[in-house]
Amino acid sequence: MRQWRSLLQSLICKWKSYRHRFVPWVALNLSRNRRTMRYVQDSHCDKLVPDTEVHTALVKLFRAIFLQNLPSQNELLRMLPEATKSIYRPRFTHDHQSKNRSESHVTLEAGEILHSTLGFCIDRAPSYLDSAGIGVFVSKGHVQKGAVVSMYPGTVYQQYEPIFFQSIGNPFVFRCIDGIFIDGNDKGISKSVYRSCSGRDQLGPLKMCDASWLSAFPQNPLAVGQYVNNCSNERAANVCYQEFDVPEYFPVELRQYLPNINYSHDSQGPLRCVVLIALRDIDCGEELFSNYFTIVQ
Ligand SMILES: C[S@@+](CC[C@H](N)C(=O)[O-])C[C@H]1O[C@@H](n2cnc3c(N)ncnc32)[C@H](O)[C@@H]1O
Repeated sequence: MRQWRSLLQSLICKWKSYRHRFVPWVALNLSRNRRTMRYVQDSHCDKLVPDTEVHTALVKLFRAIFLQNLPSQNELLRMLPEATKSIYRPRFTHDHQSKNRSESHVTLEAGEILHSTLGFCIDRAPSYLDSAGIGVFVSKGHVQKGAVVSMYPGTVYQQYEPIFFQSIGNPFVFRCIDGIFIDGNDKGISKSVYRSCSGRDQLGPLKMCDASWLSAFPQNPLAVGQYVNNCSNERAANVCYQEFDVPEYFPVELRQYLPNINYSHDSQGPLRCVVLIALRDIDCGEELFSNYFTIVQ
């Protein structure tokens, strides 16, 4: 009896140490993929790049998207403090003058903005792996080691919040190191939940998240990380997941590009996002592969 109890305890302990779990994928493939597991000593040692670098990269990209959308941001701009307005004013004035002179306004695609700010584009396409469905590829430019390559979009559930029905047969439920879940499924009940939470938290023109990742054309081009496939013995991981808690000082006008929203309106603490970081330089044409199995020792 005692033996059974200790066996059960060690199994529970092992299961809890898996950091990222895509249920039921992990359960079915654990034994086949032992060589591709990622081991980390401690949950605090798991950040490849500091949060400040993630913050800088996101703000750089989101500001470029915001500037591109300036003509539709008038109402929001009016609500912002003078100091924030002044960041965008030169461009705003220029756009207005151009409009008055009836110059054509060249709108860049989200992918082009990503290329011009971070130096690469990513896109979804059929995976190189047989029967792995869709994957994510570098479609233009070059990714440098340590760069933020993608974001994992979806509804954020605290450990104690109900995700049972949303998770049935759902391969997009991502588990963070502290037990927070992110449901990145862009279909069915998961899609409805995200849309409803996103509408709930909007304050007039001030959107707290982006819901366009639910469509084929996300306005934040990084928000396709839920389609990154697991590495295999033949194809090593070239990206890894990293949690990023959005700080209070994150520019309020740029929150509209964050692809995550809390399930519960009164969740305490910062919003959890997950970014994918390049483990090495990645060239155009390469598919991104992450590691679904991380063991915290
Ligand atoms: C988070 S989704 C990734 C997106 C998925 N490829 C799609 O098209 O929807 C996880 C699912 O992708 C598939 N997958 C991921 N990595 C794979 C691999 N190395 N080999 C086969 N299938 C894989 C499995 O079906 C898994 O449940």
